[in-house]
Amino acid sequence: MERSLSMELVRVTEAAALASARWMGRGMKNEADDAATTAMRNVLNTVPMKGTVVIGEGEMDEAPMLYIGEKLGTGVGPEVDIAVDPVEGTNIVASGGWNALAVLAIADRGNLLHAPDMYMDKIAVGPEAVGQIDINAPVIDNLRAVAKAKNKDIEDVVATILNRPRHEKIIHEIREAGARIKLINEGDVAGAINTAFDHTGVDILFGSGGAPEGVIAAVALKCLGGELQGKLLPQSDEEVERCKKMGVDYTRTLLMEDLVKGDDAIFAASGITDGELLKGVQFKGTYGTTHSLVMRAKSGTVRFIEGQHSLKKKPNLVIK
Ligand SMILES: O=P(O)(O)OC[C@H]1O[C@](O)(COP(=O)(O)O)[C@@H](O)[C@@H]1O
Repeated sequence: MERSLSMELVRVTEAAALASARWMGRGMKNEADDAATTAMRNVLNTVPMKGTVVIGEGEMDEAPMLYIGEKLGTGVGPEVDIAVDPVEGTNIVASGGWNALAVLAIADRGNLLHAPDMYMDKIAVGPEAVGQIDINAPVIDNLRAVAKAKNKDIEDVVATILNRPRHEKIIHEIREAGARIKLINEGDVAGAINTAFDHTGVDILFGSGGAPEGVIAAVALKCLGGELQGKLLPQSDEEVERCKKMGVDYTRTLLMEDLVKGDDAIFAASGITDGELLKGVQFKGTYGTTHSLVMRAKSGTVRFIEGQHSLKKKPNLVIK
């Protein structure tokens, strides 16, 4: 994949962030999601690539846009798998909360896990603790391993986890171990990525969230030299059947190479609302400012990009 694709992908997440940020705090998560999805799809179709959505807004019969299997791009360029989440944290946008992102990942065709839309148990760390975690080990062992790898006391380790009743036991175990916790209400993609940046104050992500989000976060962590391990958690016979149909073994531990093969992958995200890593969209007069992160696994380059967008010259960026 050409390195110039990175900048093309930032245009895509910027457009999605600008579109959905208009809905911030308005209590309408579907409208925020629709605006971002439309913007993302429009701009993706201008990117020089032959893309196929493998993680998107749903199956063809349930999502009009960015559905699984949809072909995107100009049709000229590399053949790639595309994973999209136009609004990662729809409730966050609706409530004007913390850490909503527009995210996108691409990899060579066939290299992203076609994750079924169900829960996935996850554990994630940044580069310093790579190779030290094990999703099948007790929580305390993982906390000790991260503390050792980062040369910290366990009391200094901060775990992040979605604040859900299903996580009561893990939360109790983390507290018992003496580590501290940053509970998040939504958005475990940001939670996973934050483990790779010291200034976010987060060392490890635990707990279950969406499997598609797990694959997207794995691409980000591959670019950052971090690690995510996952285990699918089907909740019903129907979900077990779905795994079988898709040829995914839900009993297996999914390692980085299972989630995203090779290193020809690119991840891009733009902040919709403010977060530890990226600021959200700011509107002033005829300008919109975006803050984005784009990374390429092959080169390991991580770029933070601030964009000033003239909404007068590009009125299609203002989807109200
Ligand atoms: O809210 P649940 O059911 O615990 O699901 C957790 C998943 O939902 C999210 O918090 C937000 O997902 P949406 O953007 O689809 O609302 C994800 O980051 C996370 O993986």
